[in-house]
Amino acid sequence: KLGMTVKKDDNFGEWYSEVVVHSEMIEYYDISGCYILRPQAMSIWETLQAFFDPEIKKMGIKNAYFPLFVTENVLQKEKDHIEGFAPEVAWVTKSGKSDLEVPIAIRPTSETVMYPYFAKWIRGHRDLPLKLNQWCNVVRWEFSNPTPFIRSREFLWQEGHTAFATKEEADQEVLEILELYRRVYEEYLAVPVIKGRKSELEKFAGGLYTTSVEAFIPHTGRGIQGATSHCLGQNFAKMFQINFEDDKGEKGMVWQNSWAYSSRTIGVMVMVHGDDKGLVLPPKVASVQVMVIPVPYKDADTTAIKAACESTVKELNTAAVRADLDTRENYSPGWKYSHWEMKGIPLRIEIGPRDLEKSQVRLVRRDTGAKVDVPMTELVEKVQKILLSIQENLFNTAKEKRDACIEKVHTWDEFTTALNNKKLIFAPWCDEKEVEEDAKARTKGDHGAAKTLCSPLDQPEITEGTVCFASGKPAKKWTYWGRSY
Ligand SMILES: O=C1CCCN[C@@H]1CCCn1cnc2cc(F)c(Cl)cc2c1=O
Ligand SMILES: [Mg+2]
Repeated sequence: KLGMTVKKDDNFGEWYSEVVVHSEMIEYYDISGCYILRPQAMSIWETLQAFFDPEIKKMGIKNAYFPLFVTENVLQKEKDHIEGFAPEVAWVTKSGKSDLEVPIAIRPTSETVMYPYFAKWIRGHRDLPLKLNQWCNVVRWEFSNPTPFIRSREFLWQEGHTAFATKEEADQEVLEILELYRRVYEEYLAVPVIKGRKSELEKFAGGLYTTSVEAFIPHTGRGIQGATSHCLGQNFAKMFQINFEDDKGEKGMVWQNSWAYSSRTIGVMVMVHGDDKGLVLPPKVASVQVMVIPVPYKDADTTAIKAACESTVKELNTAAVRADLDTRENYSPGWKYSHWEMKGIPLRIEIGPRDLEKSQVRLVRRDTGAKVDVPMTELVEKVQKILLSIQENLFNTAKEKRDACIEKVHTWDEFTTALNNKKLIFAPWCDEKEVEEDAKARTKGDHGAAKTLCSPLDQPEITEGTVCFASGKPAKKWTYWGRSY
C-alpha cells in the first residue's frame, strides 16, 4: 500500500477518506453512501458496545430486536414526527419480479415500529417502567455529502426506548444515558465533548426536549453531534395511546425517552486524532495496542531476535496487553514502521541485535513519536504505563485544541468574525426560536449556516444586563454556536 499522500491541513476531506481506507477501517462500496466496515472498525464498534451494553443492563434496560420493515400507514402515524424526513425513507416495493401490494419502508429509526407494541404491552403501572434497547442498523437515504462513519445511508447504532409512569424518572434517565455517552467519547475514544440541551429549533421535533454530547473538529471548525438523549414527554404516548392505570386506578399516559449513539463515533475519533501518517488509535479501542517488530542486522542472529519478539508478545498478552508481531521477511523494518503507524497502532516495539545484547527493547509512541529504551525486565510495567499515558495524552491534547477554538462573543460582529475563523462560539442568547432562524438565514453560505450546537448543562452565570449577541434582548442562556456536520 502507498503511504498517505494528502495532508490533514491541506485537504481535510481527502485526508480523512485516505486515512479510513489506508488504515484498513473502511472499504468504499459500489452504492454511494454505503461503506464496508473492515475488522479494525468493527473491533472499535465492539469495544464501545462491550462498555455500553453492560452499563444499560445495570440500569434495567433489556435488549430486544424489532423488524427492519415498517408499513406506510404506521410510519405516517404522525405528521410532525416524520416532518421533513420523508425524502430519506427507503422503500421496498417489489419481491422478485412482482410488485408488493403495499410498499414497505425500511426503518430510519424505530419509534413507529415499537410504540404500537408498547401500547399493547403497557396496561397497568406494574408494566412500567418498560425499558428496551436494540443494537441494529437503520437506513436514511440522505443526499448531502456522504462521509464514512459520519454520514452514511446505512449505519449501526443502538436505540434505547423507555417508558415511565412519571416525568421525574424519565428526566433522570435522560441524564444517566448522556453521562454514558460522555464516557464513550472521553474515556474510550479520548474525544472531549460538551453535554448540553438542544434548542427548540434543533431538538427532535417529536420530543419534549433533546440533550446531546457535542464534539468539535478543530481542522474544519465544525461541531458534530456525538450522541443524543431525548425526553419525548407524552407526545408519543398520545400518538400511540400508550397509557396505563396508575395505583389510584386512574388512566395516565406514559413518559418516554429515546437515546442513540451510532458508528459516527468512530469517524469523530479518526478526525480528532488522525495525523499525516494516518490513523491514531487510543489504546482503549485499539484491537492491537503494541506491534513488535524485529530489526535484523546483516550478520545478526535473526533466530534469536525472532525468539525475543515472540517472547515479548507472549509476556505482554499474558498481562492482558493486546500485542502482536510482524516477522514478515519480505518487508523492511522501515516499511513496517510506516505501515503500522498508518494503521494507528499506539505503541511499537523494536528489537534488534543491540537490544538483545543489552536485554532491552525500544518503545516508540505513535502519538508523540518518542522513543525510549526499556530493560526487558521492566517491559510489562513500562508498556502498561505508556499505554495509559498515550490514552491520557490523546484526550488532553484534543481538549486543549478544542478549548483553543472556543471564542466567547457578545455582539453580532464578533460572532461572524469568530464563525469565519472556524471557532466554536460561546454566546449569550435570548433563546428565541425566531432569533436562531434569523441567525441561520444571515449566515447562509457555501460553508453552511451557523446553528446552535447546544446550551451546556453547566451554565455560567448570566450577569445582570447581559444581552443576546444577535437580538439585543435579555440573554437567557449561554449557548455554543457554529457550523456543523
Ligand atoms: O435520535 C433518536 C434516538 C433514537 C431513536 N430515535 C430518536 C429520534 C430520531 C429522529 N429522526 C431522525 N431521522 C429520521 C428519518 C426518517 F426518515 C424518519 Cl421517518 C424519522 C426520523 C426521525 O425521527
Ligand atoms: Mg438526519
